[in-house]
Amino acid sequence: MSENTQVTLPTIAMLGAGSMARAILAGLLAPHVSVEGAVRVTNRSADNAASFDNEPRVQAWATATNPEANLEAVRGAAIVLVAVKPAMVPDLLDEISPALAEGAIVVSVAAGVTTATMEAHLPEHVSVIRTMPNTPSKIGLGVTGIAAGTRSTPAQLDLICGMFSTVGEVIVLPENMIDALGSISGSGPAYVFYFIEQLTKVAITHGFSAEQAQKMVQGTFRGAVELLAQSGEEPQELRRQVTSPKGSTERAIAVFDDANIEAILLKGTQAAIARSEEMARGE
Ligand SMILES: NC(=O)C1=CN([C@@H]2O[C@H](COP(=O)(O)OP(=O)(O)OC[C@H]3O[C@@H](n4cnc5c(N)ncnc54)[C@H](OP(=O)(O)O)[C@@H]3O)[C@@H](O)[C@H]2O)C=CC1
Ligand SMILES: O=C(O)[C@@H]1CCC=N1
Repeated sequence: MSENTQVTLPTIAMLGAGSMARAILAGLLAPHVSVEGAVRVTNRSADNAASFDNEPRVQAWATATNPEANLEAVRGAAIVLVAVKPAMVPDLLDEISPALAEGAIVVSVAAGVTTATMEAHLPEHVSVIRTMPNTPSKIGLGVTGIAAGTRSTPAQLDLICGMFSTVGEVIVLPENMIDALGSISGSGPAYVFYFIEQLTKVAITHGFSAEQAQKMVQGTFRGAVELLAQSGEEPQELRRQVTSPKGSTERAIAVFDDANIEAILLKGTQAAIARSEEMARGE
């Protein structure tokens, strides 16, 4: 992504302005992005909708106070981002179908929900694109997997790639790889935070205060990732530079190798993929 490239996007409606949609919205409100009109967003609760009261670039509706909220938000929108929980997607698409503009693109971020399911719940004139973003989109460092539906054109795919490029990296994939991508980069920020939490607990067990533990663990993750980004070196080489022969790091890595961390990560990601497949079946 280039922060300096000005991007212009047509009218956008976001249905379900929760964690994921708000992360994308933060990117869309960046200075290098201009969206036609206010970005329209919907929530269920009035409190959530009210959180946008001081943001003139966003127009918010709540279904709790306006049962027509989703219909009003999508009317005339060129891009409709669907960001409610996966199980709610089919009903939401049925609800908005009558109000969708001719040629609108419905873009889903919902885990598991296939383009076939979405297309079956939308009129023929509406295209579908399936995505799997992640929450670092909020600071422009997201990774989004994108798969075309059967009715989307290359130009529509380009437009949606451009939209997600405003919040980070984009990877276009065949749809059968989206769940696997979700198990790596979609869920991945949670894995990273989980490792940070675990290492912080370990530091406290070694006798450090919570404040000291936080400083050393977060500083180390941040420093290591930034070193990786800035050095252009492979992670293996950067690890070698830390792991002195016959030194202390070598002993720690040997313990991790014995525990077969790779196999544990494979098992975890397979469990995430299996859950996405369950969600695709509406379970
Ligand atoms: N969180 C993540 O890291 C990622 C999430 N996703 C996908 O994003 C989607 C949303 O997840 P997430 O953001 O975590 O969930 P959240 O619960 O944070 O957000 C869901 C939002 O949907 C709103 N909502 C519920 N029903 C309706 C409705 N009928 N009309 C309008 N809005 C409605 C809720 O409003 P209210 O709170 O007022 O009830 C809430 O703001 C899921 O499909 C998930 O698979 C994909 C990639 C990563
Ligand atoms: O946990 C979930 O289902 C969603 C999809 C990837 C990240 N969050």
